[in-house]
Order: sequence, then structure tokens, then C-alpha cells
Amino acid sequence: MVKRALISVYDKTQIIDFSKRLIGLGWEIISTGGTERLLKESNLDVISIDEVTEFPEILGGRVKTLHPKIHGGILNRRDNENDQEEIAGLNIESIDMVVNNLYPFEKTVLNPEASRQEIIENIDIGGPSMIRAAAKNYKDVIIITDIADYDRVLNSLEDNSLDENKRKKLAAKAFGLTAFYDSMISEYFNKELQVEYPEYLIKGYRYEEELRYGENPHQKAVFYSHPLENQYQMQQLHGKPLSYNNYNDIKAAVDLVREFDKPAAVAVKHANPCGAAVGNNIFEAYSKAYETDEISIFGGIVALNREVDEKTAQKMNEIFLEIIVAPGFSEQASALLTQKKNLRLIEMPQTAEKIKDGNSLRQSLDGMLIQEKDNQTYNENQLELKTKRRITDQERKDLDFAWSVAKHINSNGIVVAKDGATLGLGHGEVRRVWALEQALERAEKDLQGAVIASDGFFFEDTIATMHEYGLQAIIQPGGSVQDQKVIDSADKKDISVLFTGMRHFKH
Ligand SMILES: NC(=O)c1ncn([C@@H]2O[C@H](COP(=O)(O)O)[C@@H](O)[C@H]2O)c1NC=O
Repeated sequence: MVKRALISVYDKTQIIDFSKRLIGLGWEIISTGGTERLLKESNLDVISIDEVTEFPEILGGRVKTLHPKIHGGILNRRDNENDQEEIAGLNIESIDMVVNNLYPFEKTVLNPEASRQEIIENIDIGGPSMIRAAAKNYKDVIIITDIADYDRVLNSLEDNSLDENKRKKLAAKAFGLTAFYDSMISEYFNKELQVEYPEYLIKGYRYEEELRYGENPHQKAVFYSHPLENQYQMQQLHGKPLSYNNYNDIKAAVDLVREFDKPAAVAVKHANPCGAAVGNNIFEAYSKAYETDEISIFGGIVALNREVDEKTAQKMNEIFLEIIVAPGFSEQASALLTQKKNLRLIEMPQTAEKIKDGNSLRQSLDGMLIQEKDNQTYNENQLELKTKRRITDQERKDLDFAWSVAKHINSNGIVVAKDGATLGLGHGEVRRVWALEQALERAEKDLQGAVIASDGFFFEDTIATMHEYGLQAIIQPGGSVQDQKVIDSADKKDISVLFTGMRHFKH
């Protein structure tokens, strides 16, 4: 029996060559409208889909291959007598290969000019149905959904090596594609309907690259990208490929730098900031962030919310940095920084923009935890000075700055800040007062006029330690049963305590 392939492709790249080789191997080709025309123009012998279905394409192409003659031809079990009798009686001929790629839903959805109608028309129905049918019957039918597989499959046909396992691999890829395709459609509908937490959470990711390793060299790792997300549009301008830890560190640095309107710089180590500052220009911001901790920044990841200029680049070049992320690099800055082989430069316009609303996802136990992004700082109406001592204007600015930084450090977190720069940071301590002690010990500088931010409420021990170091202003959410005790002891020690009414734990 002559083998028959049904070819119906939106993206017609390489389809002529593929079809020629397939015909050369003795196969017959059935094809749909546009694909058929193209192949016929190249003088290839093609059977029109209408000849098989004895039914015209209808509804402007919405129904072309959705027909029992097609699906029966694909789905019949070659080793099942009943199936064979049935299709013979109905004059259905087997289809042994399906070559298909789908209407470009992804591209259409991402096109801001596309109308809703165009988006809907780009939901392929017949394609996924054929793909799934062929993939289900992989024992007898070859399913090709990727242009990159054309040569591989032809080679295997030529040397007779397209065994069941290889066909199963093609089928697994095909089911992955249709699920991925439907995930985008479902996300699009839910977004339009503003359904935040749908009954089934379907998110499709596309394989991007293998990473050298995971958090540690003995762990394998890869990166998958989401087709419809564009919150972090990275373009790597220079340096080695990114590692697994690089991805996480970049996110940590960028999320923090996006808090600020003024020129800002953030240095990150192990996904926690080791220095952050705002300044009148990006050089000043970077210099101040650097001075927080001139040791830890070494080998760190730096994010900036303004273009990197030559002067800043010169200063950055004085030490070893792993990555610099910024909305841009001046020509001179780029020329200087690209001299360093081991430095990676990432351009990301979003470093200069606020984080958009939405959810963050984290895989946990056997599922996925979803929460709204921590996109708020505090509610102005709930901001309350609970103590008697007045806060100076500079302290108020620094409290705001420190509070924004505290949001981005692992809890329990404490930030010591002065003049728009961190002096010391205490992260991820199991006791808050330890985080405070760490931050103060690290500050190592003149603490006169410095302020403290605490991502969660604290007890009297924090006030006692502040007093010991001569610190006089702290910002915190409040909300503890011991709040009054804290306020009383702060008043006794002439310390100002500003309540935000909003907590910022980060785990
Ligand atoms: N409706 C159908 O029966 C149908 N069958 C195949 N398609 C799609 O039509 C495209 C190919 O069309 P053409 O050969 O006319 O250029 C492919 O992307 C294929 O997935 C269909 N189109 C959409 O659902």
C-alpha cells in the first residue's frame, strides 16, 4: 500500500523540499488550500483535501480537515480487524503521516494592532485536532509539528529507523505543542475576563536553553520562557551565558531598583541586596551603593535604573562585577565595560519602570503557590507616627528609602540607612534583633542621623539595641500585641517609631 501524508501547514518554510523528498520516497501527499497551491506551483503531485473528503472547505477555512474521512484515516488501528473492516466499508483510506503547524495565535496576540476578531480567527481548530489524532495513533502514524524535525524524519525514513520510540517522541512533542497552544488561548480569555484564579491553571513555557548547572554544579538546569510575559525584556549585550543563580539574582536586583523614581543602584549577592542607594545621578547612586559594603559587592550583580555613563562605568570597572543590568549603556560606557571578558551586560528597559500588577508564582510541595505581587509600599492614610519625638525631613526621606529596601530582603530583615543609601543590612535572620545586630555591625560607619526599617513588627529588644547605638528613628508595620510596650519604651528613649500598617515579609 502506498503511504499517504497529510500536509497542512501555516508556516510553509521548507515544505516544498520536504514534500519533494517524501514523494521521492514513494509517498502520496494530501494537502489543504494554501499548502496545496504552493506545492502544485512547484509542480508536485498533490491530492486536494476536497477530493478526499468530497466536501469543500467551508466557513472561510474554519472547517477543512474536520471530517471522518480524515480523522478515520488517521485514527484507525492498523492491527484491529474491526477498524479495518469499518474503514474499508466506508471507503476511508489510511493516512500515515500528518505534517502540521498551527495558525500563529501567539504572534497575533502579541501584536498590539491585532483586532479581537483576528485573534479569534487565529485559534486553529482543525490543526490541533489532526495533531492529537495522529499523536494518539503514533504506533501507526508519524506526526510532525516542527520544521526542525523535517530532515530528521526523512533521514530516518530513508534508513528505515523511524521506530516506535521515535514516533512516540514526536507524539509527546505534539501533545506538548497543542497543550502549550491551548494554554495561551486560555490565558488570553482569562485575561480578557479578568479571571484571576481560573479553575485550571494552564501556563505554557517554551524551552529556551540549557544552563551550565543549577544552584550548584551537581544540579542540572534549564530555562523555559513564557510566551506572553514581557515584564523583564532582557537583551544580553556582552559576556558568557547566564547561570541559574544569575537569573534569580538579576530578578532580585531589578525588582528592588524598580522601586525608585530617582537615579538608583542596587548590588545583590545570593539574591539579597548588599547595597542600595539613590542619588542625584547614576554615578552618585552607584558610588553610594558600592560604599555600603565594598567587600560583598565583589562578584555581585548590579542593577541601575538609568543609562550607565562613562564615569559610572569607569568606577564599576575598578572591581569585579558579574552582571550589570540597566535600561541602557552609553557608547563610551559600553566600550569600557566590554573590555571585561567575565562581565555580563544586560539591557532591560524595565529597570526604569515600576513593577506592574499581577501575580507571582512559586512551585511548592506538589503544587503552585500564587499570590499578588507585593507591589505596594504603604498606605499613606495608615502611616502614623506613634511616638513623641518629631521626625526630621531627612529622616523621613531615609525612612521611606529604607522601607523600600526592606521589602526586598529576606525576612526577618532590617535596613540601616542614611542620606539615601544603605549603611548596613541584616537579612534572613530567625530573630529580628539578630538582623538588627547584623545590620548595625555591618554598618561600621557614623550612625549619627541614620534610620532603621524593619519589614515586620518588633519588640522592646529592638528599641534597646537602637538606643545603645544612638539611633532615633525606625519604620515598621506595627500590629503586635506588644506595640504599646514598644511605643512606651521608644518614648522613654526619645526614639521615633513610624507605623506603616503594611508588612513586607519576603521568603
Ligand atoms: N479548520 C480546519 O479543518 C483546519 N484544518 C487545518 N487547518 C489549519 O490550516 C493551516 C493550513 O492551511 P492552508 O494549507 O490553507 O494554508 C494549518 O495551520 C492548519 O493547522 C485548519 N484550520 C483551522 O482550524
